[in-house]
Amino acid sequence: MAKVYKVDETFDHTLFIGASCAFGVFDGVHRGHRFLIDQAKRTAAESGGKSIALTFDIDPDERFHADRLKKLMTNEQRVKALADTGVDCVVVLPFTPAFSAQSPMAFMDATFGGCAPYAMHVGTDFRFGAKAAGTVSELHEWGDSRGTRICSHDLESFDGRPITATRIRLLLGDCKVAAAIELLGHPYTFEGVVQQGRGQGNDMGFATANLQLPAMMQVLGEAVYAAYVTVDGVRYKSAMSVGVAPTFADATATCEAHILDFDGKIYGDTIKVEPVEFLRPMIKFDSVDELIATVKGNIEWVRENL
Ligand SMILES: Cc1cc2nc3c(=O)[nH]c(=O)nc-3n(C[C@H](O)[C@H](O)[C@H](O)COP(=O)(O)O)c2cc1C
Ligand SMILES: Nc1ncnc2c1ncn2[C@@H]1O[C@H](COP(=O)(O)OP(=O)(O)OP(=O)(O)O)[C@@H](O)[C@H]1O
Repeated sequence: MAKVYKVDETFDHTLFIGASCAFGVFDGVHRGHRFLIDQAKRTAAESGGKSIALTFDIDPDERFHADRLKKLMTNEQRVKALADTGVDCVVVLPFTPAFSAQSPMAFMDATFGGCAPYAMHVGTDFRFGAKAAGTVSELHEWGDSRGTRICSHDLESFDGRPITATRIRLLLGDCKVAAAIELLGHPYTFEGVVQQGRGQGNDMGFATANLQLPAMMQVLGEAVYAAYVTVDGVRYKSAMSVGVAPTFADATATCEAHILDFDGKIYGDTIKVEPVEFLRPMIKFDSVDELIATVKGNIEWVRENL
């Protein structure tokens, strides 16, 4: 695993000298991001320098549009996923208002603290500096003046369209979880703390772990899914609903997972959810019996097919 550096007053910018960096937010660490990181690894191997994934501590959109931002990963998950890509280092810049308000050229100088890297890899849509005004052509000007080789890459595509975090979020919002996983190139997962539910699931014959996800992490569209749930390092099959149960006026959980062949007490525990397949839309049932029969059918499908 890569070494992770947070850029604070103790950070030594000479780490960048001779290095090849891939620069961006990298929410999802999807196939396009991995391609860019592989390019940084390639030029690092050629030059004998380090490969670095250079990113921010928070998603910049979290500062500017927090109310409407949806995220594929928490910031912690994102940094960890970057560290697992095989780069030598992950460098995490603090995205403060003062830092982000700098002109594009000053922003780049501040990023590298006078220690411009050997190479920098970005996608052709890369923007930087105040109001995201800096473009790739300005980045080339900056690189020419500081001795950094700027490599701007066409975006990796799938089905004729670029793979972007935005595209993957839209697929998930549309319940197209299998298509989203294909573009991510790895499982889609989120974590939540198990809350006390209304306590009715048990009586209905299917206990559920209830999660209350923060709005930013509610990316997946309302529906019923086949999923895996990991509790204490053990991965179980699960049938889960996303969205507040419309059949019950007093329901509040935003995600409920029935974990197959599990009966532990896990209130307060953090569990990892990995949706894999869309099963059906959420239904406002006219009767509880209908709900029970349908959910039990979903659970059996998961048992047989996952
Ligand atoms: C696989 C699965 C599918 C579900 N589908 C629906 C649904 O279509 N409509 C609905 O109102 N609730 C649905 N639910 C939520 C249940 O109504 C809820 O789990 C049950 O009422 C127990 O709630 P409690 O844990 O708060 O007691 C589903 C739950 C699971 C696990
Ligand atoms: N499909 C891709 N192929 C190659 N590089 C990419 C691809 N998508 C993004 N990049 C580059 O990866 C870096 C990180 O990009 P960024 O975090 O903005 O990703 P994104 O997937 O485009 O996200 P969003 O959809 O939220 O804008 C940037 O340099 C960007 O240009």
